Amino acid sequence: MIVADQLNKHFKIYETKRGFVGSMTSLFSTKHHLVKAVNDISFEVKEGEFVGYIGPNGAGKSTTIKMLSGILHPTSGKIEVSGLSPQKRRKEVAKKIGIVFGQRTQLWWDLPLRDSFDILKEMYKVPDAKYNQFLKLYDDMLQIGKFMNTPVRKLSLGQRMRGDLAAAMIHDPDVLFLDEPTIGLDVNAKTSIRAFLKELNSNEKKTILLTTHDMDDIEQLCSRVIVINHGQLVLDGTLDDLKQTIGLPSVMEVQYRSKPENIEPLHGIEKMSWENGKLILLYDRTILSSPALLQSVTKWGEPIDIQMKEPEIEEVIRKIY
Ligand SMILES: Nc1ncnc2c1ncn2[C@@H]1O[C@H](COP(=O)(O)OP(=O)(O)OP(=O)(O)O)[C@@H](O)[C@H]1O
Repeated sequence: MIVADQLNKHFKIYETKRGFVGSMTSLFSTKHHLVKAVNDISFEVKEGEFVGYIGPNGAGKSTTIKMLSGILHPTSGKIEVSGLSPQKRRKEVAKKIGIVFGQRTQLWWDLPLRDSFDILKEMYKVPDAKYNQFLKLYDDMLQIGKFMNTPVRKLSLGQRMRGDLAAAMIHDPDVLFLDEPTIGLDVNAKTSIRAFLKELNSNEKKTILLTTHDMDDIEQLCSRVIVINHGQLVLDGTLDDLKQTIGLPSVMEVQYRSKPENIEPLHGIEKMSWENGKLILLYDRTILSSPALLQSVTKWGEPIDIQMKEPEIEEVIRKIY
């Protein structure tokens, strides 16, 4: 559905000097350095996948999305969306994709939301019957009916984002590119947007590529994650793959009836500590399996509570960056 093959985007940054004279001479300067915003990235996203495209600030996420959607031309490499090149067949590709940039609205700021939808309907030549069906469906899914007649500039961020998401769906695209659709939203707004995206993916079978800094978005929505850093692909796999690759230890917390006297050190245990009367064990599952550790833990004393935890996704991501 989406193919990026050895994709590169390099920006030439011309050096500017300070002051008026400096900026005038800079106009004729050829001194520049190259920013490799996207550096030899390849991946494929299959129909119906929900992929998280993550990385730290400046990693190259937005640049990739802009190239995939035909807004930017790659320096080199090949892109296909639904079998078409967004660069060569931009208009056809535009009909197949929906885009949302969380940082900036694509709606007409001073017009009521309804008018933005009407303009998009005409742009995409959506038939009346289909459009009315769309309005009904998206009012059910996103409750946009309540503020359809409000100018976009007067909408709350959560309402505006719901409007933007609905607008991206007017022409019923197969693929959605979402760049930070939950940025700045409160918990309730995030929850309703996540529920909407989940429904789009599972019921409407939309293929979704999502960039976000919110790891809850990733955990709740994405079956696969692609991690990029400094323009390069660092990892492509499931969240579990990500956790394993990073090699953060698993955690076992044990509460004993009384503190054991003899705790034998085991190969694979990275750290042992006591917190609030609980024994906290950090261990490497590739060396010491959870059942083997459980066996030892019950030999050391009489546990009254045992909890096992996987590393928090935030920690995993922090470690990658
Ligand atoms: N038009 C441009 N001209 C020059 N450099 C650019 C341009 N657009 C992006 N860059 C640079 O390319 C790199 C990648 O930027 P990009 O916006 O793709 O990162 P990002 O991963 O989306 O970051 P963030 O999470 O902060 O949105 C950055 O170093 C940025 O400064």
